[in-house]
Amino acid sequence: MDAPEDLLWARGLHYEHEGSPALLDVSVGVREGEVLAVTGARGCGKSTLLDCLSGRLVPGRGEVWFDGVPLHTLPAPARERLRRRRFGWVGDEPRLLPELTAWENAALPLLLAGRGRRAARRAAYEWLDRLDVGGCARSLPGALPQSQRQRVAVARALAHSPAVVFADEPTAPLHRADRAQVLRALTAAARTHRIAVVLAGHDEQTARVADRRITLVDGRRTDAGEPAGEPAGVFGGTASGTAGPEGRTACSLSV
Ligand SMILES: Nc1ncnc2c1ncn2[C@@H]1O[C@H](COP(=O)(O)OP(=O)(O)OP(=O)(O)O)[C@@H](O)[C@H]1O
Repeated sequence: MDAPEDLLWARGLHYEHEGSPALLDVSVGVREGEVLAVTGARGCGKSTLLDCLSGRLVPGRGEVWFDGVPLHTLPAPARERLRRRRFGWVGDEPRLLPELTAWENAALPLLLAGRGRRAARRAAYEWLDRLDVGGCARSLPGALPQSQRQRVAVARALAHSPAVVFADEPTAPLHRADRAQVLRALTAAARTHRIAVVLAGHDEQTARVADRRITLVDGRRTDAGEPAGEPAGVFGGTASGTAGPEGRTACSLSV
């Protein structure tokens, strides 16, 4: 099921929230630098899948491997360390620390990893610039509109050059006009730096910026590993049972 070149892969994931199943036998893999869209209707299990893949949750059954390391059996402290160093996270709200400026928020993962303040500041400023919020670097989050706070959160997810960024509906707090720009900035930055992105969303815009998509319905994969942009499952294609991560076709947009 997993391809040998996958940086992160999971096999046979099952997860229950308080006895109610959220993931049922889900297998998936993502390569270095690949943008994978996880699509499906509200409540289909997208967040639970990202949580399991990123080591935030441990699956009830199944395996998650990152760069040869079994996340599903790793003791919690080691898992946390690995997550901090190698993963970035963008949620559907910016969740910045209010007492830190935008650049300090973006630099936080680097500072926590022991990087010197000057180097951390330089990296944070570079990412804020790429996300068009360089001018807000010295502002406190409370002084910024939601759309700019979310860009700062994206910069924070990327500034420490993680191997994988998990983005769970990252455009949810943005206006329509801002959504495409933030998605493109996130995916372009990731492609340039060979950062894999696992991007959850329930709209077609999410799938369009990805190299590949998978679709969940009621916790199960219903796609056959379509290239991004090809409708499947809840988006009008045929539901054809559980599928593996095969069927990849690179179709990167020039962003
Ligand atoms: N903490 C929780 N406790 C109980 N049930 C939960 C919890 N989190 C999620 N669920 C349930 O698990 C299922 C999958 O939820 P999940 O959030 O993973 O889906 P989703 O596709 O990300 O939804 P959305 O698009 O609304 O974020 C849903 O039925 C949801 O109600």
